[in-house]
Amino acid sequence: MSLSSMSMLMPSVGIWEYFDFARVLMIKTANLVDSVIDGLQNFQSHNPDFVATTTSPHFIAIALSLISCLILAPVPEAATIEVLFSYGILNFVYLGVLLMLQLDVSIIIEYWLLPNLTYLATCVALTLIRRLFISPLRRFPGPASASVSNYWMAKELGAGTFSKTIRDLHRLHDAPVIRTGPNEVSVNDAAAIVKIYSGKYQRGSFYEAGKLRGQASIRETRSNYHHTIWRRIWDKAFTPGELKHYAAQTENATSKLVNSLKKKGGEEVDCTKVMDEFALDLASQLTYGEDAGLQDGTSDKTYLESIRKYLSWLGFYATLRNLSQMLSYTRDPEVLTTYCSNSESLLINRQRHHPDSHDITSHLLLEDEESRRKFQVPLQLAANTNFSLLMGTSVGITLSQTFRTLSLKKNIQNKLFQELDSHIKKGGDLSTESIKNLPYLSAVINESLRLHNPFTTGVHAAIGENGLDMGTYRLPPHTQVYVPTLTLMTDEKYFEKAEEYIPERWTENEEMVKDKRAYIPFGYGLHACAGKQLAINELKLVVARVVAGFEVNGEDNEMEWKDYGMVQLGEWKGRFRSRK
Ligand code: HEM
Repeated sequence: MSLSSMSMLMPSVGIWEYFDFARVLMIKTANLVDSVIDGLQNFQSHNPDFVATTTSPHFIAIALSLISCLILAPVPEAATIEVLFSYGILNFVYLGVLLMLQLDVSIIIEYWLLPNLTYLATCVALTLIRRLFISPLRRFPGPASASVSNYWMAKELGAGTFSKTIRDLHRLHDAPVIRTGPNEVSVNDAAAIVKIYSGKYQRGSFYEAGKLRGQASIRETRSNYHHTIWRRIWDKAFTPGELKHYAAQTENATSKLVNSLKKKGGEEVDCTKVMDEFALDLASQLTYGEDAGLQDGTSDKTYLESIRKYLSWLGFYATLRNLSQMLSYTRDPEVLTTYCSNSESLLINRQRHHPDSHDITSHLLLEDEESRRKFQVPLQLAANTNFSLLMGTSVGITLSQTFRTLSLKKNIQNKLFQELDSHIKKGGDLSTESIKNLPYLSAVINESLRLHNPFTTGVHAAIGENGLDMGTYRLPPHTQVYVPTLTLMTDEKYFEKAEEYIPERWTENEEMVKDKRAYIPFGYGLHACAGKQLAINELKLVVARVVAGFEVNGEDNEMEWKDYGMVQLGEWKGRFRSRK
């Protein structure tokens, strides 16, 4: 049967319509293969030995893998789906041609299956050789497994050990740059911050996986165009007028917290749980106009657990960019839907029951005055309100760690209490406005944000077209990079007695901060925290009211913590005994 008559037999409706392109390609390729075979036979009769080697299917597969690797190597972030699709369609066409030629199964195995395996094995080998021996990043120290695959980093992030491991590696090698992935480095250098995160820098590929149900929040978007518009919308939610409004709600919520601690009468409480629930309820109140019902037990008890699971899952997949790209074409995994469903029901509730509520969502619903654009409802809006809630919970992490530290460092707790006490005696009250300039309280919060920061891993960016030249080291264009916050903010180069909690470094002992550039608790540049002032107000208010009202004591055990992009704390039992 001729090729053209075979093609006539193929149905031209239904599923075959999708393969029309492939069908035409197959016919053309088959004709071409026919004529190439003719030509080769002719050539072979004149050069039998040479032809035997170079026309071997394995030789061709190796040559093709070399070409593919040469083409793909300079592409900064090759799109996995496109690469796989091209490979799949070419293979499909090739297999189709072999089938059309009605070849034996053994020939198909010899000419299709085995060369494919050779092709893939060669690609893997070439990639490993490039990553280990040719990449300009090979000069930087780091675990060997990290230079060949992102799996090393994914494993660390998924297990919550990432930022501690990175800190240990920087210390072990005493190096500002550590290679933590085939194309990824950690840069512990205060001087590099301004260069990496200046202007409209490109966000790292790490954020791609953070898209919830296909939509990114302001932090995850890698489009500077969208970010500029979205940031204007977000900033409207944090004007001084709005902050006053949130302050009143934060004061109410804190009074409730103080009352519930009073009721415990100095008994042991799981401080981590108390602060996590408080922070999530407050974040929900400020985002959706009603609390999440965690403290009064009316909400889903698994809410906090679903956040923890989601962050661990995200940490793992965000690092495996290829895998996360493929996952975006499959059904949302349960860990994601469970995480989203809690805050989505809060959003739906808000829209249904208090659409006029004056909260962060009310701003996110408005359009940007300059571009006349707004968040698309519901998914884009949900991704952003969800993010607001997540950021709100981060305050609880800093609070728990601060109370533990104050319980261990009685001199600091007493000094803070005395400042608050004399403030009250002078006629001051414990409102957000009244305590905002208390120097020792501010110093305590600064020190907590340095040592007890909820975001210890660092912000991921991609180096631009010109690379980054820091004099003593150079990063090539398109390197994925991050400044590891924990390592940086606990580095003796930048802070004297860096591991110690010493609020006085922010007051009378300023020389203990050797380089202020290394203090970036809220990030740096374009994407720096939009809710910074709100977070500081919340932290100051809760710490002031709790320390003014209670003597904080607790277990002297190591507090376990993991970081999945955002820190998650283990249990810490504290006692809050009323001062009187
Ligand atoms: C202790 C508390 C907090 C800390 C340490 C903190 C820190 C940070 C950091 C490090 C970033 C990332 C910067 C980057 O990716 O370049 C960030 C982003 C952000 N934070 Fe906070 N944050 C806190 C609380 C809050 C709160 C309560 C809100 C209020 C909703 C908030 C809103 C945001 C927003 C909207 C962004 C994204 C900014 C952007 O991409 O343009 N944060 N924050």
